[in-house]
Amino acid sequence: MKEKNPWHTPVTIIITVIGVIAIVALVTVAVLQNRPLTQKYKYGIVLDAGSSHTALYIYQWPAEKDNNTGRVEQTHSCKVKGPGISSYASEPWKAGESLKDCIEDAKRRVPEKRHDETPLYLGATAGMRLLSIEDSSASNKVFQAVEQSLQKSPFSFQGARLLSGQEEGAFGWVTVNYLDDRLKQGLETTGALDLGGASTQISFVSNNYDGSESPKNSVTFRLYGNDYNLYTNSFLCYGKDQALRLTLAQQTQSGPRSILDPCFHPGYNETVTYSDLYDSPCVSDRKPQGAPVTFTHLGQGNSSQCQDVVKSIFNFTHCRYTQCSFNGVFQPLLQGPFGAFSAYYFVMNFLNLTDTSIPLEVVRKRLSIYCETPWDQIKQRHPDVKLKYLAEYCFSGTYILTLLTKGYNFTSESYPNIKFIKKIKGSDAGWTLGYMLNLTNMIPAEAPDSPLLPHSGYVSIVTVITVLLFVLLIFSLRPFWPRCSKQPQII
Ligand SMILES: O=c1[nH]cnc2c1ncn2[C@@H]1O[C@H](COP(=O)(O)OP(=O)(O)O)[C@@H](O)[C@H]1O
Ligand SMILES: [Ca+2]
Repeated sequence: MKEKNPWHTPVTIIITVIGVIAIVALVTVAVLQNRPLTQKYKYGIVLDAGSSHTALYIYQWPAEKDNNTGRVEQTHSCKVKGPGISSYASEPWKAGESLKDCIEDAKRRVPEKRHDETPLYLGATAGMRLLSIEDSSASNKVFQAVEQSLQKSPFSFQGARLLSGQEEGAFGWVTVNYLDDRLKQGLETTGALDLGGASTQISFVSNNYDGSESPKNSVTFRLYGNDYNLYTNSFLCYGKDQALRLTLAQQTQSGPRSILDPCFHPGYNETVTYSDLYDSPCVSDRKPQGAPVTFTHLGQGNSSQCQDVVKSIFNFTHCRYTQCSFNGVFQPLLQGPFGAFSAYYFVMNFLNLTDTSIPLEVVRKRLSIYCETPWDQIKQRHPDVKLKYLAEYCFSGTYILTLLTKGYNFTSESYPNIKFIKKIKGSDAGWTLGYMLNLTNMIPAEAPDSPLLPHSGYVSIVTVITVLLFVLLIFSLRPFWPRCSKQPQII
C-alpha cells in the first residue's frame, strides 16, 4: 500500500506557500527600504590660479553622504589657455576673460539643475603673492576682474582670494591624506611636497614637533576625531621658475654680455633681456647697474658645476632654531612617507626618474648624462615637447634633487620614502581639493557614526534570519502535522 507523504497535506502546503510569500515580501521590503537612495551628486568647483597657469577642477560627491571620507572625487579638469592671472597686471580685464572657456566647459559638465547650488572658488598662489608685493593695486585690480567674470557664471561664486603659503601647504597635505583614506582611519599620514613655479611647500607630521618652536610653521587640525599637529612651510621664490631666476641673477651680477650656464645643454643659445630677468621681486633688488640691455644665455652642460650654482641660491649660514632646512627656516626631523606633486612630478616623469627605488647616486648620474647631452640632440629626441620646458629640465631636475637633499635634508636612506605622484585615485594631488573640503565643512572634527554593516551584509543577514525563523515556525507546528504512521492504513 502507498504511504501518504505528510508534506502533501493541505495544511502544510498552505503553511509553506504563506511562509515563502512572507519571506519574499520581507526580504523585498528590507532591500527596498534600505537601498541606498538613487545616486544624486553634488558638485563643487575650484580654480587654481597658479603663477604659470590657471586650472579649473570639478569635484562631485553623493548628495546624501557629505560627511563621509573618501567620497569626494575629481570628475573633470580644464586648463585655462594662456599664462597665470598675475601676468595680466597691465590689462586686468583679460585675466577675467581668460577664465571664460573653462567656465563654459564646467557649465556643460555639471548638470544644469545643480548649477546654482554648486559653489565656485578661486584661490591664487605665489604668482599673485609676488604681484601683491610688487604692486598691490595691480593685484587688487586682477582680483576684481576675475571676480566680475566669475560672478556672471551660473554657479554659486564664493569669492576669489589669495591663499597664504601656510594654507597652500596645509591644504595640499589634507588632499593627499584624504584621497589616501588616511584621515578617517587615523593611519600614519603622508607628507606633502608641492613644487610650483613661484613657491614650493613642504608639510608633514613629525612626532618630535609640538608647534612651540616656530609657531608660524604649525597648523593644527582635528579631523574625524584625530588631532594633527602639522609642520608646514612655503618658500616664496623657490618655485622652479623663480629659482631659475635666482641662479641666473647669481650668474649675471657683474652685468656680462654672455654667460656659460652649466645647467643648460651644450649648444643652447638664447638672448635674454636683463629687464625681463630682473622683473620679479625675487631678484629685482639685485639688478646690476650699468648692464647692457641683453645677455646671451649659453649652455655648458656641466652637472657638477650646475649643482654648485643651484646650491648657491640656498643660505645655510644662520639658524636660530634647533634645526633648519635653509634660509634660517625651522624644520623638524623628516618623518614618514612623502608624496611629491605638481612640478616635482612633471620634471621627474619627463626625466624617467619617478622610481625612487633607484639609488640617489644612480639618479644623479643619469641626470648628469642628460644634462651633458647636446641641445640639438635633445630637441631631435623630443620634437613634441614645448621648447621652454625642454630647455629647463636639466636645471629643474638638478634643482629638485638639491632642494630635497641639501634644502630639506633627505638622504640616500630617506629618498625612497618619496613618491612622485600626479593623481591619487583619479584626483590631482594639489591644494584645491583640501581647500574645498575645508570651505564646505566636508571633513567633520569628530568621526561620523557609520552603519554597522554594509548594505549587502545587512540584506544577507535579514534573509538568513528570516529563513531560520520560518524553519523554526514549521517545526513548532509539528504537533499539528498529520500523523505519519507506519501502520497500514485502512482504506
Ligand atoms: O608639463 C610640464 N612640464 C614641466 N613643467 C610643468 C609642466 N606643466 C606645468 N609645469 C610647471 O609646474 C609649475 C606649476 O606652478 P604653478 O603655476 O602652480 O605655480 P605656483 O604654485 O608657484 O603658483 C610651473 O613651474 C610650470 O611651468
Ligand atoms: Ca601650484
